[in-house]
Amino acid sequence: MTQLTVEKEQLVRPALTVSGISKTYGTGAEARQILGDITFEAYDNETVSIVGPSGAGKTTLLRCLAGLLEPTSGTVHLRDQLVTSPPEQLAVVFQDYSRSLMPWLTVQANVELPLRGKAGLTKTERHERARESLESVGLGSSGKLYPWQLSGGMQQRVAIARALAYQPTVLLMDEPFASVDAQTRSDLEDLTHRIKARYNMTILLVTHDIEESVYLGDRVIVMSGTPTTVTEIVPVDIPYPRDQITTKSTREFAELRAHVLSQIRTTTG
Ligand SMILES: Nc1ncnc2c1ncn2[C@@H]1O[C@H](COP(=O)(O)OP(=O)(O)OP(=O)(O)O)[C@@H](O)[C@H]1O
Repeated sequence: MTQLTVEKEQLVRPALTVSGISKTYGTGAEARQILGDITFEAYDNETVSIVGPSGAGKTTLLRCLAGLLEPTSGTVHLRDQLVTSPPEQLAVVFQDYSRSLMPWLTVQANVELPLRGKAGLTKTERHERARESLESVGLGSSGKLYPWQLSGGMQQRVAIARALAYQPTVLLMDEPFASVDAQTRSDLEDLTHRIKARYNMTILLVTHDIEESVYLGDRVIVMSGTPTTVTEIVPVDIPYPRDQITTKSTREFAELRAHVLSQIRTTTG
């Protein structure tokens, strides 16, 4: 192998490498294996959607990836780093924005809060990062408000801004738009496209919504079975920029959506 090939391989090292993850809850007679043998990679500037039936273990998988839960076997690497606790270069956005924001802190202070744990950032830099990420989610003028003064969709934008301020290599999103109305959901999906383009990061998105998985994904991982394994990894070769009306009206989009749905149905009987 030439030196050049070695260097190229090092350059394209995945942002996230998941190797043979399994997870069993409980022990002895109470033991229940939820995740089978999950292996995949997620690359730079890629959105990977994860879909599967309810209870398949999508949140369990995300918690293992985030270093919040220890897998029973297998490993997760963020670049070269073995994940054993929440890594610095990873941020998570959960579904329940109302519980993730501190009601007694302003929007700006909520976004700045996790940055206090980040070494080497001055107070001014923290402030500037928070301001910039609020700006990028369209809340540049809402920094002085409190979360309870905002709509649900705006609160979820604050939660997204807080994750962005961290400038993560990998952003994990667990059903992030499940608690907002349909119009807000579309707006937040388009925001996700924009922030991915702007911050050049890897996004892993767990969703129940098959249409959303295709619209946002560069690849869709379909999980199912008991214990759950990866049934198929579906490439989404739909060009950018994607648009709620035009993209979703294409035959390509309809075919991909139908394919993902059929994969979930086939494997759940
Ligand atoms: N801490 C735990 N201890 C024991 N069992 C658990 C624990 N957390 C989750 N489970 C079980 O693991 C299974 C998978 O749960 P998980 O929340 O990961 O699935 P999911 O695919 O995210 O579900 P949903 O789509 O409904 O949100 C469920 O049967 C759940 O009851």
